[in-house]
Amino acid sequence: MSTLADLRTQIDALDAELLRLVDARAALGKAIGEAKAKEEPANIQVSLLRPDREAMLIRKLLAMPRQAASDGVVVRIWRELISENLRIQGAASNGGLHLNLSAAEHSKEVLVWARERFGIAPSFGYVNDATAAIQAARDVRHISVLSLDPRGGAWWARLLAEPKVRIIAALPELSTARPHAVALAAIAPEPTGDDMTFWVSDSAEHENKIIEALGQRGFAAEWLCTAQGLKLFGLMGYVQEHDERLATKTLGSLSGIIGAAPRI
Ligand SMILES: C=C(O[C@@H]1C=C(C(=O)O)C=C[C@H]1O)C(=O)O
Repeated sequence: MSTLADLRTQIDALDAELLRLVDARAALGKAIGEAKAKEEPANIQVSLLRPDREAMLIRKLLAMPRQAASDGVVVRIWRELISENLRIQGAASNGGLHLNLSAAEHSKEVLVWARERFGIAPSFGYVNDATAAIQAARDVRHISVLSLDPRGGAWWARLLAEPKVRIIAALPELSTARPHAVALAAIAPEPTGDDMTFWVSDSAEHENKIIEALGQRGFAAEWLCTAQGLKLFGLMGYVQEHDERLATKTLGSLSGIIGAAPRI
């Protein structure tokens, strides 16, 4: 068996190797930033974030064999590495990412969830309310993170009239329970093979009745929030914004998709 001193020598050697790899990854992030600036020069208004790619790369890592590292540490470390690459890319082009949280927040955990998902690199600040958070998210450098606590009202229904701002992440990320908060950004979500689509309805029917009606149209739905006479559901999988199966008055006269989040 190795002595304590031997084991510590092995850790020191691994740390040096890890640093070399972390640095190599950051250098690639920088090169990708430069390639983005070159290949998408006309699209300066495009977010650097690719939530779909991030989810797929993390999923791939989680599927790899490990001796002792937990899923949690894999996700936290890679979220920080991605956050650092986005910081490097942002510094080179349109400025770093900024997180907006609502000062009217009912849930104190939102900042923790936002940091777990987007890392320590982005700056953050509080805006007055959800309306200001949605407005801020129109800027491609901004991400807004808002609670789904019903005491915060049906702010999410406003996204029906704000097609550029979409839910792009469900938080906390590593929970199997239903999402308690979401992140908004000026990004059109892409399918990743395992997603939750967010759908709003003003139907006065009971939540279970709506889930049943959605089921008849081929959707597996989960109720997420009811506030101010409006309801928010999660539809399993990636659903297109103009899916014909949802275009029926029986599912509410005002309804629609407001984003999609990959699950990891
Ligand atoms: C590196 C890229 O930019 C961002 C950073 C990523 C990373 O560090 O792995 C992945 C996706 C993007 O959010 C990319 O677009 O590939």
